[in-house]
Amino acid sequence: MNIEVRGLTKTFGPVSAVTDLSFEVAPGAVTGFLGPNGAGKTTTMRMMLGLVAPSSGTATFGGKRYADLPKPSATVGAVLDSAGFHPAHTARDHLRVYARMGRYGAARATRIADLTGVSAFGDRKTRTLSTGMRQRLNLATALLGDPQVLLLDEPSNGLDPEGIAWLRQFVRVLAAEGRAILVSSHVLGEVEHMADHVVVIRDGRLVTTGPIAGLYGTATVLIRSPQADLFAARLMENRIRVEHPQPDHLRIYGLSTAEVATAAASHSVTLHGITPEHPTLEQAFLHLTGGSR
Ligand SMILES: Nc1ncnc2c1ncn2[C@@H]1O[C@H](COP(=O)(O)OP(=O)(O)OP(=O)(O)O)[C@@H](O)[C@H]1O
Repeated sequence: MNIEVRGLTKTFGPVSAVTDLSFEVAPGAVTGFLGPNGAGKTTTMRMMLGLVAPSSGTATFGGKRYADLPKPSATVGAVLDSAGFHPAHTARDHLRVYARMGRYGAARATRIADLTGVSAFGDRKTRTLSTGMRQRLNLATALLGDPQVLLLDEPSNGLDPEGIAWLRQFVRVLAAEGRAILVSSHVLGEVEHMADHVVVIRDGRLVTTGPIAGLYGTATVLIRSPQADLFAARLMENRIRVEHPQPDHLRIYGLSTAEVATAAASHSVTLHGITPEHPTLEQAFLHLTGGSR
């Protein structure tokens, strides 16, 4: 089931939380929803779920708004900031209550508890659960109806490294089964090994969207040479872009290391060093989002 967000906008008094935001989330893949704190991720997800009324724009699931879906919780599962738990209930009670409300049956609750690791703390009262356990219980609750769409707001929050590795693998499997999954984070590293696509926002506006590999900046080659000026002149004659970061260094765009070495030889330029440069995904992300975290 395809998710379509079209022109979503939300203002809270003088605050523009989200402005004319459009993107799509495809089924069978994980889409990372990235942006620094306050960028508008939570507000967008709340609008998608009809929890906040948009100032304008729409969000649809297979062409229908959340409120118009025949059985919303069986179509869209969501984990937003910690939902309320009844403090006297155990984790297992909580799942059973929600299973009963959705008419999914007790067997389904047990199966989901096993799948999500909730069984390991099923007998503990919800008030005694750690943040990571609450995250798992929220995820389990969202999965009761076997939804085709999952919206997860910062699901790694409070998970230990083992929990994060588990979540990554679990979410990938859920996507591989054909679900459309949107996972928000303000830290790229959290979704880097989970997401196939990304939607990056800043100040409530779209910065970029596409395959995660497309976030990587252009690879360049850095050379050191006593004839850097001469080499730069020759390369520029051939319309190759160069930068002079230091007097005897050149950064060359659009050529592989082998092509740079061949060009140097053909112009009789002596090289003292040649280094391929690949910007990291994190650098590209920080650049896109204005360096804030
Ligand atoms: N109910 C509200 N009333 C007023 N302003 C709000 C409200 N909800 C959100 N905002 C503002 O809207 C902007 C976007 O907030 P939002 O929580 O959507 O960002 P976010 O990307 O989810 O951030 P974080 O990563 O910190 O959760 C912020 O400036 C926030 O202060």
